[in-house]
Amino acid sequence: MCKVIAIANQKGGVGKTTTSVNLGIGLARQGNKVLLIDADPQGSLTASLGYIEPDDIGVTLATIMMNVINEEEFEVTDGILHHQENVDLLPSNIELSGLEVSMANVISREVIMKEYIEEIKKQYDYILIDCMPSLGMITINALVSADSVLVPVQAAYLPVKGLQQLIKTITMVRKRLNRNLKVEGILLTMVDFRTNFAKDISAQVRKEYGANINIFDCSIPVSVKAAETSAEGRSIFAYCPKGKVSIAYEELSKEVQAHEN
Ligand SMILES: Nc1ncnc2c1ncn2[C@@H]1O[C@H](COP(=O)(O)OP(=O)(O)OP(=O)(O)O)[C@@H](O)[C@H]1O
Repeated sequence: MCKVIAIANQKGGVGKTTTSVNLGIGLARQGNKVLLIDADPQGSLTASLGYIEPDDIGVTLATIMMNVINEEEFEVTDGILHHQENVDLLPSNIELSGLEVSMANVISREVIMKEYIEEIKKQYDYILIDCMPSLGMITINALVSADSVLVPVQAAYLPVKGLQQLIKTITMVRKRLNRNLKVEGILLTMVDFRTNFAKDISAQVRKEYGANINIFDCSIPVSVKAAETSAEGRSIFAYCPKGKVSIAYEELSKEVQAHEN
């Protein structure tokens, strides 16, 4: 059984891509077959895995979704790239923005990505979708395709307001489009454990949401190594295997798998 997890927060720069890469590779290191889907036209996930010019890639998520819309025949594995750390990637680039705009008049536009994922999921244990920082149609497609949503929250600003908007969208999707959608959990990222501010944010998130939503036990520390790894084309496990961020993402991978049990 494959589990599909959307990694979403409409706030930018909170660690969605970093979490997609390192949770994905963390799960692969623990014996799972993993597909990462870049659902952000910025192509940050694609670039983070070493494809530094996403706009030069021919077949992307946009191509696949266009094929579904036009009911064109295609191989379900078209466009999938293999990364040396044992994960697969369906890349994205700027074409996804154009697609999002042109979907306005498409019938059943919320379920286009799901139609594809239902086919490809037979080949994987986990599919992680790195969402863009907006709650537009591509993100809705990701939420409709997913079994659960993992929400990274940067522990450096007051996140309560932004989270309410996301939770509203999740509730709407659950009501109208995907009754089985769960919240995998809120993950605190870029936590500076030396400061009281980080502790305050953490306490605030737990107080505000902890009664209804899982807050992951592990949180991701702030670290220059984590910031550097985005430009390296590999995971934190390859770049800084003994560092605290590596240990945190290994813990997160275990926690996510424990949810299945
Ligand atoms: N634990 C960390 N410590 C320090 N820097 C980090 C950490 N995690 C991520 N970063 C850096 O913070 C920036 C934002 O991270 P990331 O790209 O993962 O966020 P995002 O939510 O995917 O952004 P966007 O909304 O633009 O897609 C990046 O430069 C990344 O390298």
